[in-house]
Amino acid sequence: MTIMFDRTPEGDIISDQHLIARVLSEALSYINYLKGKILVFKLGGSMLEHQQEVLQDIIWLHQLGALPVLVHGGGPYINEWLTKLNIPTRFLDGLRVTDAETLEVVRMVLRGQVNQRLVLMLSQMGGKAIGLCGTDGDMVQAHIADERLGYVGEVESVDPASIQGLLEQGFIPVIAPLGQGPDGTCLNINADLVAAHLAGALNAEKLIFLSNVIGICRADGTRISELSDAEARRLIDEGVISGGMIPKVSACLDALAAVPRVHIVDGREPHVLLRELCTDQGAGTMIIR
Ligand SMILES: Nc1ncnc2c1ncn2[C@@H]1O[C@H](COP(=O)(O)OP(=O)(O)O)[C@@H](O)[C@H]1O
Ligand SMILES: CC(=O)N[C@@H](CCC(=O)OP(=O)(O)O)C(=O)O
Repeated sequence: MTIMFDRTPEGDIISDQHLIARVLSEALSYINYLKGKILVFKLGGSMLEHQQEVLQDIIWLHQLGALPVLVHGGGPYINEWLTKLNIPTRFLDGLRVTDAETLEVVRMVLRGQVNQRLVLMLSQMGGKAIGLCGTDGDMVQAHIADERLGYVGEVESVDPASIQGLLEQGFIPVIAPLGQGPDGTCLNINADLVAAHLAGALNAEKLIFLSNVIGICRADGTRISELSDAEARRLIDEGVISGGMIPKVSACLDALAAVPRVHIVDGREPHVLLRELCTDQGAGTMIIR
């Protein structure tokens, strides 16, 4: 093996082997800490075309002893199908206005396509995954909170028993964001909100949102590395945080009551999860109280 040399800022000579040992020792302490910890990942529909590396990181984290739970979105895929079927698409503050016809498409795409595709990919990559949606095992109970949105659910409660059972059996649960209404109807719920409630119900160690942005950005496009509750509300009022980022930030703030660490990271970045969870340098935006 050829050994390369470099210098520290102080001018000391270091070799590749020293660097590898340094990286490994840093990573090993994080890996030790993550063993047995529940990590909830929300995979945004906007980053799903970059899912391969994210799923690889998730499988490695599972093999190293962490307990990953995946909640996925799929907004862009639902939009595509609605366009194909000539059904108009409309959002209010980042939430899809869902009539009966739209709900059928949402159910078909989220459960039938996106969820199944993720489970198959995880399985092909050597992971042991099970796909389910919020209506399975009476997991997510919801009600309609805003009549203008139609069949859109606001989460009332989450029963984490089925997910805990799957984790104990060594599975990676993959969850589509649908919930059960009071009269047994199916409701469309934004995946950010399902992820936040589930992370709380599971007492997760971390909740990480993977999206298609470098984090939450200021009006000038630069990344905010830490964002507090008050600052987030101000940025929403000023319109700097808009569209799909509104439910994400609201979900982060809700989750903070129960989950110690909530992050938004760029799912398009190679191995962003290993960097976020196993090195000293965090990526994206961390939400704080
Ligand atoms: N202040 C902001 N910082 C970053 N992204 C923002 C901001 N305000 C609005 N957005 C938009 O939010 C989008 C992410 O939300 P969304 O499209 O729902 O993603 P996902 O499918 O990952 O949930 C970004 O692609 C961006 O266009
Ligand atoms: C009520 C509501 O907005 N539901 C979302 C559910 C999917 C989702 O959340 O997808 P992303 O994570 O890709 O945004 C929708 O219909 O698009």
